[in-house]
Amino acid sequence: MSDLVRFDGVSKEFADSRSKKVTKALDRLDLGIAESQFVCVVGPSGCGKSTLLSAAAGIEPPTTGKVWFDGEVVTGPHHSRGMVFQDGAVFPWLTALENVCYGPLVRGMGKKEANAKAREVLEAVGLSGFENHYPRQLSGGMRQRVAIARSLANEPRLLLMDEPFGALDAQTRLTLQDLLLRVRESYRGTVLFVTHDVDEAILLGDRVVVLSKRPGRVVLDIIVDLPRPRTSEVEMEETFLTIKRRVREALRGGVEVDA
Ligand SMILES: Nc1ncnc2c1ncn2[C@@H]1O[C@H](COP(=O)(O)OP(=O)(O)OP(=O)(O)O)[C@@H](O)[C@H]1O
Repeated sequence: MSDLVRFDGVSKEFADSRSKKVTKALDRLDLGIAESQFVCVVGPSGCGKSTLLSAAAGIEPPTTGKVWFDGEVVTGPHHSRGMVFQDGAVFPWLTALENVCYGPLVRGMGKKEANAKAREVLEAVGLSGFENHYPRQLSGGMRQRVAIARSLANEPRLLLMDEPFGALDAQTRLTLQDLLLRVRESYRGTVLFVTHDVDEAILLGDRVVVLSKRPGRVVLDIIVDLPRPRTSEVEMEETFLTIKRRVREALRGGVEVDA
């Protein structure tokens, strides 16, 4: 089966116009992701994980190499490739429902249909009853649910998630991991999920990709052979622990990691 997403020799350099310093974030990175796969990316701080997502989103074009999506080179953003950031980026002046309706309306869906879609997605993320709340009236975890719902409402073929639970307290994080596992049972799109948390990567992913320290290259690519539906109880299983050991070993090449 051909990959839905393919990073083909992707390098990315950022040049500082004042100091003339060049930072190489990614170095000839190759990675293929099959349709419907949930791939988690871990790696040392600053190794280029966000840059990888931005390249797939079409926000930051590679300096050399190409990102392919569904057989075409990515040249810019598109609603079929949705992004969820760490800080629950939602429009503060719109209610939860309006935030989630926004994408479908922009794409030309009728108001009634968009409303129904938004209500369905908000229910899936556990926010029924909060449709008319503004982001400031919601907790951090609830705002992040709105951000996830907003992306899901666009029915993206590829969902790019950049440490979506990184800013949440430990308990909320566990709740949202569980929520994402449940959402996963109905949303069968492809997911590229960046995290610092090795347990989270193995719990959620079909595959865990470990990047080296900057410039990021793939140092381990491992299948998570644990049946779904999953709950956090899989963290006790031998397969989980074996993968965790291997991921940690791979990470030891780079130091700054919260594993
Ligand atoms: N727009 C930019 N301009 C200049 N340098 C950048 C830019 N974006 C990223 N970088 C640099 O590229 C490197 C990789 O950054 P990136 O954010 O992709 O890493 P990361 O692995 O996501 O980091 P973290 O785990 O800390 O979030 C870093 O050194 C960063 O400072």
